[in-house]
Amino acid sequence: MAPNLEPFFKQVDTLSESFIERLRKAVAIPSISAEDDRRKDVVRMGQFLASELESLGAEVQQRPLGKQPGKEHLELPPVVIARYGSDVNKRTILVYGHYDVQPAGIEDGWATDPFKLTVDEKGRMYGRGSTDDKGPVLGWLNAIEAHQKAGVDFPVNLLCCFEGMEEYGSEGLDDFINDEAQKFFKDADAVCISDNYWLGTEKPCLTYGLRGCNYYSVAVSGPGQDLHSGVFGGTAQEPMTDLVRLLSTLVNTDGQILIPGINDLVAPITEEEKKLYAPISFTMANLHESLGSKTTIHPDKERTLMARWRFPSLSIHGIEGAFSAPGAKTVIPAKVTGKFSIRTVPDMDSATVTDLVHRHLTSEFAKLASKNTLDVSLQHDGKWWVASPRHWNFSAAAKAVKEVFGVEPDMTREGGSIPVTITFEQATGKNVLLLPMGSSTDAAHSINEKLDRRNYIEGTKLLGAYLHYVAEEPMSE
Ligand SMILES: C[C@H](N)C(=O)N[C@@H](Cc1c[nH]cn1)C(=O)O
Ligand SMILES: [Zn+2]
Ligand SMILES: [Zn+2]
Repeated sequence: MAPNLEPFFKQVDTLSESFIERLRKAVAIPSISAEDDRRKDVVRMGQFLASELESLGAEVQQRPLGKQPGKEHLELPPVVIARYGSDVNKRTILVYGHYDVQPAGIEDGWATDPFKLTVDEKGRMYGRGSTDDKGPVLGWLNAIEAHQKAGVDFPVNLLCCFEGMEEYGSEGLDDFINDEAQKFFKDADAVCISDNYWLGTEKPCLTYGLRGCNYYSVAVSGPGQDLHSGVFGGTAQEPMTDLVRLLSTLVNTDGQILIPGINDLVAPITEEEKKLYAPISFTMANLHESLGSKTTIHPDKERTLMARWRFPSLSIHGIEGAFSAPGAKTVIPAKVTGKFSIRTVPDMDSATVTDLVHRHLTSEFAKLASKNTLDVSLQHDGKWWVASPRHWNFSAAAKAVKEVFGVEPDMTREGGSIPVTITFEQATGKNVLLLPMGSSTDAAHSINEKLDRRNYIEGTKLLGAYLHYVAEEPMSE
């Protein structure tokens, strides 16, 4: 029998303003994991989550992860783990999310202060972390509160695992999950992660695959310090000149990776797989809308979705040490470090990819016959993941989508990466479902990141409804 979700849904609507206040408080904490001097704010954000969970009656622990590898002066932020309910007659669902965010500054071009939640007349709630991943994490807390205030029995036991280093490669978390799989997480019957996005703006989706991410630094250094280009230009070999030439050998304008051997690692397309793309509700217009331009590589939806989901891509992110401010500083930087990443897919092996990257950059650098010094390193890697969506965890979520949004969800893969997904799957041996809250226009990682009020409030209903359907779903697989 379908659960009666009306009292819970009504309560979510009643509490919607206080849920937005909760998000406002969370966005105000600049928990940027990549910036050392923001580490105290990441820790503060973990404390905020822990205290919100405690006030909802959950048993909470903040577990230390030790020193940050390579930056031993810094403690990693704690993992916030919590248990809400311990009824042996109920299923136990483990939910994961992250409370750290990508860097953001008004000088990057934000229209509003990135750490002040700003809601416009269309209900777009702007702020760093609103969609990635503070809104979805708070969605679980909101669902607990709405059950309590509506007097509706919470349908499952909930285990939470919220980390503070996801945007920096989930440092330290794999070992923690493996250690706790048969301890704190041992009762989990299934896992749910809300940390990705719908394909468009109207139709929810359930996600069964992710690309992996190998993140590299390529440093070129020469002079002992930055130089005056009038005094030294034409007399010293310049690191930036070498680096720009190296970066240009990685990828072309149409996104083809130029590193020999990389594309040979990709699993061939099967006939069965080709049929998956046509029924997906996605148009090139959707892509143009979320991109904010028509500068797309592929002409049609099938090739675009394949490029995002099942082929690797290489993106060049920036150059540390380079002059990048407005104005016309005539400097020769002494050391510049290019940052690029490769999104990986089945069957790419991380160590093989790294070996090919090293060989390629070393050989291209040799061709320059430069007296400068090259240093290539892997900053972090996270594996791709593809699972079976034929599991009660997915059928429960599909019913919840139908109940809240009135449509059948699309079954999607995600171009982004959530490195711990496969760790949860392997360590617990349980099915993992990705159940996104945000939409394709949310601009995660970009300027003007936002979460629509509708996605947050209906998304809170979705997370709660999923827990009810999961409680009732018969076992399969
Ligand atoms: C999809 C998820 N919300 C996300 O943004 N993941 C990051 C993970 C990552 C990998 N390296 C650094 N961060 C992403 O896909 O970039
Ligand atoms: Zn992210
Ligand atoms: Zn995220």
